[in-house]
Amino acid sequence: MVKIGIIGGSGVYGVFEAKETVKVHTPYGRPSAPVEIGEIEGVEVAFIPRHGKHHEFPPHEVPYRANIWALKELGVERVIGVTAVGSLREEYKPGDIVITDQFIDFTKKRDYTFYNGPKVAHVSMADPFCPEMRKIFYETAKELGFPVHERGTYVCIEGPRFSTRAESFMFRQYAHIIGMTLIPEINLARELGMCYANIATVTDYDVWAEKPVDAQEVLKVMAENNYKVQELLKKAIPRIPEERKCGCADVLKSMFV
Ligand SMILES: CSC[C@H]1O[C@H](OP(=O)(O)O)[C@H](O)[C@@H]1O
Ligand SMILES: Nc1ncnc2[nH]cnc12
Repeated sequence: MVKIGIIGGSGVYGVFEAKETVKVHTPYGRPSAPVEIGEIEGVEVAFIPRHGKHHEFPPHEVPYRANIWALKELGVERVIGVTAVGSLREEYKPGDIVITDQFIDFTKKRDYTFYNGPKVAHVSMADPFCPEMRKIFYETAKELGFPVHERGTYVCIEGPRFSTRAESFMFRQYAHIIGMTLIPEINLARELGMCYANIATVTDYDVWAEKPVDAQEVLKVMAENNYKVQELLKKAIPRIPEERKCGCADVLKSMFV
């Protein structure tokens, strides 16, 4: 069974050559694209392009529930979300990698849960990212000589528009990076007892800085830095232990009322 799933974001391509493509139907519809199964350094991995094969799903329309459900159905226990983010701080520079450790949710109308009743769940989110995977990704990125931040708070906005300057100045007081897709991907993975780690690549200084961000710039910088994500995945994935000792699945014990 494939135990590791990657959800690739804007500008992430060629993570591996697919050996098999699986069309999964879920109670929440189809995932963004058929799930590709392949190997990274001998480890079996499933891959879903978050925005679809041709970037046809904007961030507020990504079928997040179907994506996570499909990975779970295939046996995935650990999800790696790859994202492009704007920087809210001078020291988080374009091209840097961030191993996100917290988030603030500024989205507005997404499907946040698998439990809309009659089964009710309140999942713990105090420390939502998998500590085992975070450590491996941080140490591996350092070893590879990539500029990497061990921590970062990701503010997730609804999109698809970028922020106003006033919003950006506000977010900057509480968070380090900004994007549109972490939520509800991480919530949903956690509700199914899966581990979640986020590898964020900084693509721009958000609009608090001199030059307002645009989508073309994000895609260009992401393409330029795609090799870092690929190298990192290649070296780090074989280091992820098969057996989980992180406790991420323990939330299942206490989340139902
Ligand atoms: C292409 S500009 C904005 C777009 O880029 C990021 O995508 P992802 O997180 O999937 O890499 C951002 O969240 C927006 O969806
Ligand atoms: N500045 C920004 N704001 C929101 N999402 C982004 N994705 C990449 N850069 C971004």
